[in-house]
Amino acid sequence: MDVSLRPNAPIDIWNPDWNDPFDPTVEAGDEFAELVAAVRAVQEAFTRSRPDPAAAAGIAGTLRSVAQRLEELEVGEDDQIAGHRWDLAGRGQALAPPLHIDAVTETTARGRVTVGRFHAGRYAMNGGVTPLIFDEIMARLANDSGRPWARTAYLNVNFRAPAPLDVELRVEAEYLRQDGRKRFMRGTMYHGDVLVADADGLWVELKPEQTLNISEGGDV
Ligand SMILES: CCCCCCCCCCCCCC(=O)SCCNC(=O)CCNC(=O)[C@H](O)C(C)(C)COP(=O)(O)OP(=O)(O)OC[C@H]1O[C@@H](n2cnc3c(N)ncnc32)[C@H](O)[C@@H]1OP(=O)(O)O
Repeated sequence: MDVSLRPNAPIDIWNPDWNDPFDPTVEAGDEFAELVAAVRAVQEAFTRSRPDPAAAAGIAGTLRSVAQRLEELEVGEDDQIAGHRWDLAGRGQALAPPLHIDAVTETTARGRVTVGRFHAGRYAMNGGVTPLIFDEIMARLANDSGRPWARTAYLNVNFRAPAPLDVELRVEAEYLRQDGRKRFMRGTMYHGDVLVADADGLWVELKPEQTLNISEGGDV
């Protein structure tokens, strides 16, 4: 993964090693992983805090200077690291719930996620976060095993029980069937033996004239 440590190095959106089991440890010297962890720590600590006005003003100033420093390092979307580190939870995208994908086969994917108050509604996972997690693991399976690119057409989520915070949840995806360009997927999320949510999704394979980069002429 040293490619992501070199400034301005091109980064493949698709890592051929992405089927490797996820290694939850942050390797020594993996500065980008440390940075993602730090951003996540800020998000969680901010959510849990109640700063007085003076503290809020001081912290805002500090964060503004951090943002300014990062803006100086801006690159195009294909070259950014966030979202492209397949070995990191949530692909290194700090907003995304930290989903660890443990295994992907041709027809199944398995992962786990623990969310804190940053991703909470009220004392449980926010109802918008659950679909984010399903979209991540189901899209990953839909696009695995050399299949051509497909985008989410629909994702229907059933919330069966409140998903607790600060405990590990198990997330699974299953490739149900294919019908032409349509790929039908199912997802489940468990806390222990309790099914907290399930989802049905359709991914539709992109036609040659549809590109992933819609700002460069794709008609999707
Ligand atoms: C980003 C997360 C990444 C996670 C990691 C994994 C890597 C991912 C990498 C990133 C990847 C990027 C991931 C993202 O960014 S996913 C981002 C969210 N998704 C989108 O932005 C997709 C927006 N929609 C579209 O682009 C088009 O509508 C698509 C391409 C989906 C289909 O439009 P298209 O014009 O091409 O298709 P068609 O109209 O000829 O229809 C074809 C067939 O499909 C059936 N149909 C269509 N829609 C629905 C529906 N809603 N319910 C039921 N059925 C539906 C339709 O009836 C027909 O069936 P049939 O008549 O043939 O039987």
